[in-house]
Amino acid sequence: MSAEPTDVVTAARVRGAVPMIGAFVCAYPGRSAAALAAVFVAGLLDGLGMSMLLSMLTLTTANDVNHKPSMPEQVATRIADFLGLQPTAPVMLTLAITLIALRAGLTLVANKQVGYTVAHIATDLRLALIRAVMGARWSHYLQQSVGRLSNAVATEAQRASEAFQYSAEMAAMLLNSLIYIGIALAISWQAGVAAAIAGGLLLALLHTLIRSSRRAGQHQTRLLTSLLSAIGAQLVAAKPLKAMAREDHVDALLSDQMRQLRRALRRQVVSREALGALQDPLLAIMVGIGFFLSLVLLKMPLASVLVMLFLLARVVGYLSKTQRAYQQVVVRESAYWALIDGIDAAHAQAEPKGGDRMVTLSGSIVFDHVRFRHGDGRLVLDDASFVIPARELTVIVGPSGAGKTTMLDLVVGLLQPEAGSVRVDGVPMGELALRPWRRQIGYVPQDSVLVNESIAYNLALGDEDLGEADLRDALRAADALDFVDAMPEGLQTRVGEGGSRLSGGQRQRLSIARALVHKPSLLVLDEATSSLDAEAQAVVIDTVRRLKGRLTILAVAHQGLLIEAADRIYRLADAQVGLVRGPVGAANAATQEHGT
Ligand SMILES: Nc1ncnc2c1ncn2[C@@H]1O[C@H](COP(=O)(O)OP(=O)(O)OP(=O)(O)O)[C@@H](O)[C@H]1O
Repeated sequence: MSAEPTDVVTAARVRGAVPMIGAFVCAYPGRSAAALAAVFVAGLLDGLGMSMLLSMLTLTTANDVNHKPSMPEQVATRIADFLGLQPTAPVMLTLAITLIALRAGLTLVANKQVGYTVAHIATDLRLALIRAVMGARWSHYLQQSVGRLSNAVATEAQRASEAFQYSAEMAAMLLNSLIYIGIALAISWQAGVAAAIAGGLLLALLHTLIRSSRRAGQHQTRLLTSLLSAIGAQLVAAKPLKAMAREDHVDALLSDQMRQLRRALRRQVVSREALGALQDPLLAIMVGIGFFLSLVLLKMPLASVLVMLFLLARVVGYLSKTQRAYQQVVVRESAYWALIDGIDAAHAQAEPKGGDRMVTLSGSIVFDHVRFRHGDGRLVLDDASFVIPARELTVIVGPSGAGKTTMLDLVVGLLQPEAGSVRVDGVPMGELALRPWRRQIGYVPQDSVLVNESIAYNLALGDEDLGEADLRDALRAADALDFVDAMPEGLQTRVGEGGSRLSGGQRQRLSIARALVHKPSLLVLDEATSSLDAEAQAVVIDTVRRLKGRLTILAVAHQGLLIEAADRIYRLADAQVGLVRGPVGAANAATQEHGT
């Protein structure tokens, strides 16, 4: 019964509560149909049960022998006949109670289906967003705010799934009101029409409050997005803010948005309470008018008037509940569409699938007349051609901001050149099977990012094929085994938020171990040894030297032992790449493509 995560987001594109509900139903047709069927039958049972109670009223009060039994009375009598029972008041009462109890059971079944579906919707929306964002181009990911994404995953997905719950409630209440309109029509068409008109009037009179709720909901969604983006950004920079006593500025920045959010939430509460508060007196006025018209002006018998007014109150009561549920749907509708927008935007920026050609990096990586710039910024590479031979240590040097990290991102395939090509073993990046290529890469970023989990988790990143021996080998190679063994829980020690319980050098060494644990064919080091002391640097460089013949190493470095160990060094400056050390002509990729 579970839908694919994307089902719940692909079914509808026209905005509004109805298309949203349509998308939910299309994603979960089985559950929705089961819930609706249960609600419908429950409504019928309720109607029948109530009809029996009503028939008791006329059975016990109608002395007229010519009394013409109403349709519910006839149904009630037939059911009693079918069961071989006399249609007496106690029998009718027992039947009514049984039917109403059955109705409670069926309502439970419906609610269970709805509850499960709500949980599925929230999970599926979360998964769909995360998959879309993770599958998008790197440049798209960089534009996202962590706070905005966490808000979407936590709050928006939850609110969107609650919209389904209220939609189901709305459908149940609407079905019940339709059933009671049917019963009213069966008793007397005047009663049915009066109930329908009264209900319609109530819905129309209070519709303004629905519009106001929708606006407040949209405001809430917008404010939560910007507020949580801002909070996320500030929390990431908490240390310098606190160290320089600038936390008051965060407070000032956020409190204005908090105030606006409070206002939006207050407006929602006012609309919700106003709807509830106005529905009841309007219902009472309608019943009063009905009483006056039927009893005083039309001089109808009291029993019939009571039955009619009971039905009127039921129809209008159910329609009021329908409207209240709809109000809750529209309050949450904007959260669903905000999520859909996020998913759509990520899909529109989906990373090119790449080709299906596999490589082992036995020859070289070649930059062939590559031109690249970020967005419409300045050129980072202009007609750059050079070779990174397999199984050698190539080091890139150059001034800060020259584009060294950008060059690494082109090798990994996170960025694509606007002209020229990057080739691996002669295969252009666009034709490479991108994921298998990346799975051969061990990547150590400039800022080693660790997640607040155990050391073992940070090394293996969920790869269950890696055993403890693999982890220890990688730690040893990165000169990290001693300090990990000295920790109270060894590999199971938690590293704190962003690795905050470790020193900068320790974080870096774990990051190197993480890159090595998968036994990559290309090791990419972006200033990976810069925060290590000379001793630790020497151990890591030793490892790098030992690895040199076995795998390709591409490193960005400013100074130190890595440069000394390099087989060739390129300098990147002013969008041009020049050879500093290495065989003459190595920078000319067009004429020299190793091993291809
Ligand atoms: N996502 C991005 N969007 C726009 N511009 C970017 C982006 N990433 C980097 N840049 C710009 O591209 C240029 C090269 O950045 P890059 O990080 O590659 O330099 P770098 O040589 O690695 O610098 P450093 O040695 O300081 O780490 C810089 O001017 C930078 O501002």
